[in-house]
Amino acid sequence: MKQLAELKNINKKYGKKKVLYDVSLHIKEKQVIAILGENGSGKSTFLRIAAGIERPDSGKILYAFKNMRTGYVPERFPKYLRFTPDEYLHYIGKINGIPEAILEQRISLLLRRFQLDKWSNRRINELSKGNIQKVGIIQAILQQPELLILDEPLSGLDISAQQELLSIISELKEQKTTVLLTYHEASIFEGIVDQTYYIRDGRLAEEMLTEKQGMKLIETKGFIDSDVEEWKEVLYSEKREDRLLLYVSSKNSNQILMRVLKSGGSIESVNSTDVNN
Ligand SMILES: Nc1ncnc2c1ncn2[C@@H]1O[C@H](COP(=O)(O)OP(=O)(O)OP(=O)(O)O)[C@@H](O)[C@H]1O
Repeated sequence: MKQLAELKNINKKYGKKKVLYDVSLHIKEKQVIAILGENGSGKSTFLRIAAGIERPDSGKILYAFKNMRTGYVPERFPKYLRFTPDEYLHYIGKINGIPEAILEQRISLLLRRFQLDKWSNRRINELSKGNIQKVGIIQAILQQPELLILDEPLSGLDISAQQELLSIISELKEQKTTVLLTYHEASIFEGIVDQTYYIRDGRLAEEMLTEKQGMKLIETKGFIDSDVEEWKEVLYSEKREDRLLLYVSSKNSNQILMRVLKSGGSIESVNSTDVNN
């Protein structure tokens, strides 16, 4: 697997407060990497540095090639923008040199996927928090980045937008994009994350990666595929009221999530589990 970027011995402090101590991370292509940690642990700082938006006090960021396309969604996307989503996305696309015809196509597809098309001619500063967040996500994926950095992207998104984002991330990953993201509560991302790192006391715990060995419990709803018993990746399934619970090996959970979404089902939750308990 090729390396896409490397953060080497990053240190960062604000005033006297040291936030990151000598943090290093190898970022390989086609990976989904979660950076987790408590409030104030330095996740957003780390992501801003990885995105090249903030400079570390010392340390280096090495990218595998020049002019790497990097998409970044901040924790809070600016809400004071007086543009409409349509104007703003065209503007961002032009800055990034996307040809007009392709840009037009991508913007209308993404607006539709996030059910934002009906808001596309309202000013961003008049939109709801979740719809503003969607504009933030679309501007970051518009240029089909090689590195996509998402700081708590689920915040404010309804379940259908969360699922759309999940399926877009899976598609981007197939096209070689690496995704670096952070989230708080157990999230629907758990099924597609390849590696999990924790920031504690300013240090990145490199050892704590989630190798895809365990089991995942995927809770689905509105799922109409009756052949689920025959899916070889599903180890066990159980009906509970309007839900269908699928137990799958973690390494197959990404495929299953996609298959459920493509079959018109929705994903209510994804959790790690240990069937031996
Ligand atoms: N621009 C800044 N100026 C001063 N202090 C800052 C700045 N940005 C972050 N900090 C401080 O650095 C520490 C880490 O903040 P950061 O936002 O990176 O944490 P986080 O893990 O993303 O938190 P949360 O989960 O609450 O979003 C905090 O103590 C914060 O107050």
